Amino acid sequence: DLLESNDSDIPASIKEKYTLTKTLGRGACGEVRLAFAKGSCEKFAVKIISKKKFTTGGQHAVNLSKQVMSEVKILKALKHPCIIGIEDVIDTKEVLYIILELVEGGELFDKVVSLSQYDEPTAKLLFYQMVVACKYLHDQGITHRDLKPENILLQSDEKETLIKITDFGLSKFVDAGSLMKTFCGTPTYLAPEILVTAGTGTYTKAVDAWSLGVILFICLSGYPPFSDERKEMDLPKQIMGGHYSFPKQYWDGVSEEAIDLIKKMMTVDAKKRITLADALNHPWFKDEEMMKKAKKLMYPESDGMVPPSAALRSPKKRGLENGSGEEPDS
Ligand SMILES: c1ccc2c(c1)[nH]c1[nH]cn[n+]12
Repeated sequence: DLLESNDSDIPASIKEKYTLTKTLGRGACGEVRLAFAKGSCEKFAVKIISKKKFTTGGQHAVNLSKQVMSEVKILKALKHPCIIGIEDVIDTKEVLYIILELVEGGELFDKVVSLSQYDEPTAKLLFYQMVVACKYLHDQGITHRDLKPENILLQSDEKETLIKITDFGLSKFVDAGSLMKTFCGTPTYLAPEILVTAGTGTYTKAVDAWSLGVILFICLSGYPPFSDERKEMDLPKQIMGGHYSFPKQYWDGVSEEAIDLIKKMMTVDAKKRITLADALNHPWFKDEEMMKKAKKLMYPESDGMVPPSAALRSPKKRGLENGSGEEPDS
């Protein structure tokens, strides 16, 4: 269709390395197409970002692309099993091509819709990965800013699968216009402080904890905590006031711990909101079964290995440890 970037304007720098085929999806920043690397035939997802959307004027394009490139260098250095890998970036005058890891399980969003809602154990397994992945981004100094089920991809069609967070970090380049886009879109996942400061405030990592809380709410209930169906109160007001609830007919089967974690993540006051580090220590995640499954999904090569036991430790060190030097009780 007309919107399709017709293949004649794909630069040689891409064409010599990749064959672009069908469109996988269309995001806010541009479209994502399936690509095959020439030679290896390895499959990738290519995010095509037209810079026009990013720049307010001509000259900005130059230094903006320098910024984007330095940011992309940081993103390329990221390596985590639950973060979509960036293979390559090809920057041209008009368009930025980001070659990304391909996953075949589609978006969490579509899965929640098709399942209507997740059973709690599966929701816990997937959500644990999201928190671990987002904490990794925070530890690398990156705030996602736009966490939503559309940006959480699934590695496979299995219910218990690896999740992959995508579209992180780049959103900081959206100029005022796109900040307006943030306000144009439905703020379903938007943290209250972004609405209160009307976007002028400084983003902190806490915004990601809020969005994750909204995602968990949806995974466990199948519907969003705030909706614009409510006539008496518009969406921003519901969010800024933290006007959400857990009606029995949808939440009866959900554990108190899960609801407690949602409340701690969806705390309006960003300063009082739970951090991701503390979220990982929440009682809801104290679940051997889930942790074992998560570890197996994230680090399959480690599957079946057992941690070294004390007995394997060198005698010298052991002597020091318990002083007497006799065999420690195994
Ligand atoms: C960013 C946006 C969409 C993506 C993606 C990276 N990787 C992948 N695999 C299937 N869709 N898709």
